[in-house]
Amino acid sequence: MGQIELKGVTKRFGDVEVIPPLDLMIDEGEFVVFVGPSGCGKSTLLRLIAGLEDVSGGHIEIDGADATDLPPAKRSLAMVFQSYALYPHMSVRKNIAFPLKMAKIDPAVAKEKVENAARVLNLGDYLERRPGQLSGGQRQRVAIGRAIVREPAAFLFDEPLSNLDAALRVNMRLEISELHQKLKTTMVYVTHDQVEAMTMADKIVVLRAGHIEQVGSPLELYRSPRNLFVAGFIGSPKMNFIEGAEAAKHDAHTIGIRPEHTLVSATEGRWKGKVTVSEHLGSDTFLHVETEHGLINVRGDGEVSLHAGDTAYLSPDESQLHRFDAQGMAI
Ligand SMILES: Nc1ncnc2c1ncn2[C@@H]1O[C@H](COP(=O)(O)OP(=O)(O)OP(=O)(O)O)[C@@H](O)[C@H]1O
Repeated sequence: MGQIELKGVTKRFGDVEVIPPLDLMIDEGEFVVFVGPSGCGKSTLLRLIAGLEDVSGGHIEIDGADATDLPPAKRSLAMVFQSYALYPHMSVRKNIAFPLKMAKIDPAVAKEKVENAARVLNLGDYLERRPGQLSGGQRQRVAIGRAIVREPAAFLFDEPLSNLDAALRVNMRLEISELHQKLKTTMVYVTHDQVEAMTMADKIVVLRAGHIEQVGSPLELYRSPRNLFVAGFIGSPKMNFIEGAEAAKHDAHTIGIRPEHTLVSATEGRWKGKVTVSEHLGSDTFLHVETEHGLINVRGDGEVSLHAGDTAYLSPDESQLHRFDAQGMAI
């Protein structure tokens, strides 16, 4: 249950093609994250899978059956939005039970399903409260609970954490990952936050302008980005890129080196530069260093004692260099 396949799916809004023909396989039980910059078509793709938008061409198969023309309610998928869309006048219990009531499920069975979902989501103590008496994270869990009771073939999440503050986002991220481990149901998750993508996904789909730039596990994308776009998008802080003579030495148009793969020293190293910004976080130190090859971001350990204005020497770890041709493709 929960295998979703897109075959040559396209989407046009009027004359504008926002999704050119796209093929994608989402395997049963996988946690797949769509990631990419604003406007790249992540939400549109999710809405096409949900049936909230009609495809302009191609087919969508769910568990091997053509679902292209099925209405959303017939796709056995449950969508969780960033706005929780809870009923304010209903208790948590009634909110979670709502889809079961609509489906005219036997009340005793419904009660058990609601209580099971509440247990999985640690909402047991809040069942009689109303949404207004809950925190943002708890409301988000109620919205997920309402999806769980339907026992869908897959969950579809559209930026579910973007309304939460930073600390809560980290918590909910862990909770959704845990939920996936407990339920083992397919999850398709849209975010523009590559940290969410890296930490939650079995498989990341990097999108740009409706195209798939690369599909792979988080570490595949981190270690072997196919092109400059993916290299610059995955990883935080971003990979540094250097063009010109320094890149030509490596038989490349552009070389890339991640901040964590650059050794920093106050006394010696390959590239000399001046620290323009230093951030000492205790565990890590982030430096911006202006060099003859442009601004290079470096991530060192907590012992790095350089500050803005200091001279720094940088030495890239040669084994971690990425090389790209003039078209931006990895060599
Ligand atoms: N109903 C619509 N009519 C016309 N154009 C639309 C419609 N919905 C989306 N678009 C366009 O389709 C493109 C993809 O939008 P989409 O919302 O899927 O992007 P996204 O990657 O989810 O972006 P964000 O991260 O900003 O939410 C955008 O250029 C957007 O303007």
